[in-house]
Amino acid sequence: MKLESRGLTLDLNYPQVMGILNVTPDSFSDGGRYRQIENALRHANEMIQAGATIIDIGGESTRPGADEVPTDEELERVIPVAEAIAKNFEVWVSVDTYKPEVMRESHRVGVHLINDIRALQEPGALEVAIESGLPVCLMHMQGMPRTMQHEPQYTDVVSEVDDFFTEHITRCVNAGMDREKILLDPGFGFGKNLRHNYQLLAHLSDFHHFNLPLLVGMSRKSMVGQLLNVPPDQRVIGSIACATIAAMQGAQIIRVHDVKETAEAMRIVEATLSAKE
Ligand SMILES: Cn1cnc2c(O)nc(N)nc21
Repeated sequence: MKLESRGLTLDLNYPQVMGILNVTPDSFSDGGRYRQIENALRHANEMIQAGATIIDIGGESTRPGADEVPTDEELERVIPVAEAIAKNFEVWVSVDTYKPEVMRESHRVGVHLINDIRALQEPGALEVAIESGLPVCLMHMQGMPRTMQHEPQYTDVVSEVDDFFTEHITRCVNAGMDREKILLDPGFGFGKNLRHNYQLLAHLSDFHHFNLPLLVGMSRKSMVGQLLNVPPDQRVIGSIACATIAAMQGAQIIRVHDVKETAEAMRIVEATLSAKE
């Protein structure tokens, strides 16, 4: 399986590591705007050297309880960094946004992939995504970041996420999107409790029937923290375990903070999966 965008090809027969680049104020708090871009470029370069083939840039925190960011503020945070990375590095640039205006500007400055936690449900987002021709990750979320972790409920989380994928693939294709531009993501931690998260991880390979790339993000999340009772910066080993379990089930893109460690673990997964054939 391969993914194409703007002349770049991603070989999805091997698990690809997506490095997280938050450009929210708390992530690069020291210094002004220029310093922020400089620091973001340095961090992006470190992740690329460590093995990331995609850099995911986010200007609005998606953590449970996070507040929304005004569009012009998100544009100011994200677009200069996305443009600089697309210009300076031979790497896939992804933008984590649900706002159509941010998607449009991202496309204008050379971004390769749209990562939408709201699965193109915001008014205007689907039309802009189709117009851009960019691949789009449709992620499942129950509720909204501000309230999604207040008692999430499912009858059967795996089949409900599966139904969500069917519904939104159909909606996007009917609106004119090429089906092969769609990626799917079960949205670990987005309106899921601990058990829901591990049911999704345990059944991840069930989603391959769509024959679309699976993108997963479990890095440093509470599904690791609640088991190990450690703060986010001590969840690397647990995150690597999650990434390995997902990649062993054929997840094609793993979204992480700790790129070097994950990329090394993916080498072990590749060696194991290729020995299966
Ligand atoms: C922005 N963001 C935070 N967590 C994520 C996840 O698990 N998947 C995707 N696609 N984006 C995420």
